Amino acid sequence: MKELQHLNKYFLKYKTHLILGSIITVAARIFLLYTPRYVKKIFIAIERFDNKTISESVFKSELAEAIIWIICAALIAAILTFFMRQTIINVSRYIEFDLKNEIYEQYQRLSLNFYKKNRTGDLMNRITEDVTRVRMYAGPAIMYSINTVALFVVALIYMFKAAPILTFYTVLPLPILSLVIYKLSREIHKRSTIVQEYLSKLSTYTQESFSGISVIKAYGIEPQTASSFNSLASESKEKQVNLAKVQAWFFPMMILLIGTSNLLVIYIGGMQYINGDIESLGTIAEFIIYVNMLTWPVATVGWVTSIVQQAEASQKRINEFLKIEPEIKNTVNTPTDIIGAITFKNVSFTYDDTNIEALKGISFEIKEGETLAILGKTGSGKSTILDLIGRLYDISEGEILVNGLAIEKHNLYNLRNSIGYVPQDAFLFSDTIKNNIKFGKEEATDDDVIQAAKNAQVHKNIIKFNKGYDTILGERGITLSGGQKQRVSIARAIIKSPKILLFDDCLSAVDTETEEKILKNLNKISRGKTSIIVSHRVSSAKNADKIIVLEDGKIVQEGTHETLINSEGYYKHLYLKQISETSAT
Ligand SMILES: Nc1ncnc2c1ncn2[C@@H]1O[C@H](COP(=O)(O)OP(=O)(O)OP(=O)(O)O)[C@@H](O)[C@H]1O
Repeated sequence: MKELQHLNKYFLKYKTHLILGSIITVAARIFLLYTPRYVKKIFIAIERFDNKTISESVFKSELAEAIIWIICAALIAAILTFFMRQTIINVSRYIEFDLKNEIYEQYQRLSLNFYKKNRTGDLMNRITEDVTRVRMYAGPAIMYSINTVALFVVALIYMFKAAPILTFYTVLPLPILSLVIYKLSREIHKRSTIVQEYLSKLSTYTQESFSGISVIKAYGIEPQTASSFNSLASESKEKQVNLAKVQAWFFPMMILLIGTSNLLVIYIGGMQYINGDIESLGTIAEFIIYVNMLTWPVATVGWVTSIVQQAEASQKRINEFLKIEPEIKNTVNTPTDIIGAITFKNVSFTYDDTNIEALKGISFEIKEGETLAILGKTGSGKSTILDLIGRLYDISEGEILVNGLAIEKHNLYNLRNSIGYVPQDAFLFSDTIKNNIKFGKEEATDDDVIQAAKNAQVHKNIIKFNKGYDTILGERGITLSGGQKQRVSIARAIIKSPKILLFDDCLSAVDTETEEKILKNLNKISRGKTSIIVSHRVSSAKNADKIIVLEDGKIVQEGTHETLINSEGYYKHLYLKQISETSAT
């Protein structure tokens, strides 16, 4: 139960609902227990009428009184049971909501490294299935526990008063019932976890084959894909059948144990009646109702125990994530001013997971409003420089200064808000084009969106779609071409009008003519802003105030377009190659 203590703060938050729910539960059980006692009274009235101890009119009025009590008590118990669920089960839904938000907020706080170390499926499971298991503890488990305790205590008091020895024999098989249900619930849980694993394998496989349907069709491997699906589905079916076998034992076991208890009551009760130890046959009828009333709550003891164990395991997995401290910490609460001057002083950086030293002693300086272009072969460390400016990782050696102040001493959110970043792989959400562009600036007007799209040279493409800016992208909508995606992503970055613009090879999928137009627009937009353009093309770099060339994490060339085309090296080589390609086309 140690892990589940995490939920105490939520129980405290909803204490009023819980206390009210508990009172209602106890009251509901008290009313429910009117039935057996009034059934007994009916039996006694029948016996007395049969013995002619009471007249017909007294008999009728006693009968009517008992029936009215039974109906009223059942009605009141039913209404209270409704409110019992409305209070306690609702609390579990509130806690589920709070816990999901807590986990989601934590996910948002955690750094990129966390996402590299944990698989998406695992992150999803903890916020969905694990939370559902915990909810079963916070709601049904608590409700059934209160219910069982309340019913047991009240029923035992009545039963002892009526017939103590019979009570002893009646409750005798109940712990066995509880144990059997506990064992069964555990086995059911074990097998249903396996079933869940297979279901998630099946859905991952299906999802992947749908996403990659064009590749599957192009290679003509539909039969192989279908046969892999078939074997996965048949394994899944076997696990389901295994589960059904254990589940099938649940109710027969309950019926068997209830039957045994009923027989015991009839046998012991009958003997006691014959011996004159109990006054009326009505007591036997009363006890048979008690047995049937107590069976389900007692069975739930086993079920609840298994729910609590599952919830404990799930909360442990949740707590593991909740306890993680983000590697990138914001240490400054007040916003810091960012105007865009960036300095790298002897910066080295190694990725934790791969141990690759991506940057080795990098130093450069960009003044506010300047443009820096970074070129270099693939894997030379260009994107890493951009990630470090956004503080997606903290460096191991050297210093990065923004406005002359160490990057860690800036307010993290302020720093990131001052950056417009266009990644290498443009990621667009399954939403309208407009919302995808506004993502960088929620309060942007339609005119702002259009202007940003015009500057990114994508406006003309967008208005050709039937629904224009309201066109839905992604799975539910249309698929943009690589170049269109890149340009929507550029529009998203420039609409923010940030102090720092980072373009990570984001013009690779557009033709050189469009590239030229975009660069011209960017030139206008980025006036007064600091820009860094990562590229494989000299055409994207030539107008920059400064160009650096990276190789294997080190700066091997540095200068302007003019100086670099006049000195031997990667840049001149690339320039000549690209010029000859352009003139050949
Ligand atoms: N998230 C990461 N985790 C681990 N290693 C990484 C990560 N990102 C990059 N690397 C490694 O760091 C090195 C530099 O990568 P980086 O992405 O900065 O190169 P790049 O110059 O931008 O390449 P490209 O032009 O292909 O985009 C590479 O060897 C790469 O494998």
